[in-house]
Amino acid sequence: MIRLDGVTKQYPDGTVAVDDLSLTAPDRAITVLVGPSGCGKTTTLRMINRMIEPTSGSVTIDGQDVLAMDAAQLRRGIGYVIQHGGLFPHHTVERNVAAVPLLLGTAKREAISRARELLELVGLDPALGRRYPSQLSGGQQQRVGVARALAADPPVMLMDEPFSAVDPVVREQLQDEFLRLQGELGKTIVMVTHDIDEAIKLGDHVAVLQVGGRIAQLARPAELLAHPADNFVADFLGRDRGYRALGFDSASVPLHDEPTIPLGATVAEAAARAGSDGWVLVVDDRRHPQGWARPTDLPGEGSIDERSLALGGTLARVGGPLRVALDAALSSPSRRGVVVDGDGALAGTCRATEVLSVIEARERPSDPGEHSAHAVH
Ligand SMILES: Nc1ncnc2c1ncn2[C@@H]1O[C@H](COP(=O)(O)OP(=O)(O)OP(=O)(O)O)[C@@H](O)[C@H]1O
Repeated sequence: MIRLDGVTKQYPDGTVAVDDLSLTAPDRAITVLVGPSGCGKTTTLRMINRMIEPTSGSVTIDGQDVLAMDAAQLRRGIGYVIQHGGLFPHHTVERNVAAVPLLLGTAKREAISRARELLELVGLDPALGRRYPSQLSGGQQQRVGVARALAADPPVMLMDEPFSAVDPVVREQLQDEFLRLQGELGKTIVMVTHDIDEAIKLGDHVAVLQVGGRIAQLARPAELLAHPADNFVADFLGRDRGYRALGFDSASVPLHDEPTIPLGATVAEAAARAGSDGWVLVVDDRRHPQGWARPTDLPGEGSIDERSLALGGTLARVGGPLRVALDAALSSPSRRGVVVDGDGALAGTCRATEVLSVIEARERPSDPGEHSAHAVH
């Protein structure tokens, strides 16, 4: 557990970057510091590994006062990831990843072989290890940065805008893989970002800071969205708060049996199975949804192949977030949201109005919940 107690940082020019800040980052969880530019996020993070010394207050890790520890040793025991990966340009990628273990005296062969394993762990081809950082894409460099921070297997990781230097699609991939990795590794992480969506996606706990380095609110993401402490937090959270909160609200929704046809069926067979709106769901031989077809749009004598499919909607999972279920219905060409089980096979379809009924029933817990069709838990 990382604990900051009444921590203040005043820079020599008089700027108070962090003002009497107290914060606990629990073990094996991701605590995110988020806030507008200049609110003291980076300063706070760097006081944990003593790259910046607090003016007053205390910082402890597992009860040990970091100010009483040797700063270089402390830093080697804490993974640190920054924007762009912060790699040494004149060292190969694997040498970069092995940097801290080598410093700590690990034999070169062992350190390099571990570096290759780590590259794989963060989703990179170990063959990239022999390249130099400039020969990698931005997203690859950031993965290397994460691999390097993990190399000494530190229980604590500090991450400063680790995913911000890449485009939104790569960023999303990196975030998803990072969450998967954290699920396996369970590090104690403090992360800084200026992006509230990233904070909400990645944080177990989110501290919203305001300029001057004070905490406006510290809460779990769902709580933040549902009950922002004040106008500053509400403004910072931005639009669609109510809708985004549904992303954290998982529930079963009424499922309906959906007639399907296999890929390769004739258009005539598809027409016979289609609903009154003309749409029919196409599945493969494992009953994994492939998309929607409307036989009336297709030449009568043909068969259903991939080219016959309309762009499908998003998929929801049984018992998953209500936001995803609602989106599956709204984005489906037939307005019937496709819901799959844990293996990706069709479980049924859901309707937007029924998802909304579930939402309304949950918001009034005293009301008996309505259920039609078969609800799956
Ligand atoms: N070395 C320094 N000397 C004086 N003031 C500083 C110094 N470093 C940072 N500051 C000031 O301290 C405040 C907090 O800076 P910090 O970098 O911690 O903010 P931040 O929230 O990480 O910002 P950003 O999101 O823009 O990176 C800012 O007003 C900044 O100008």
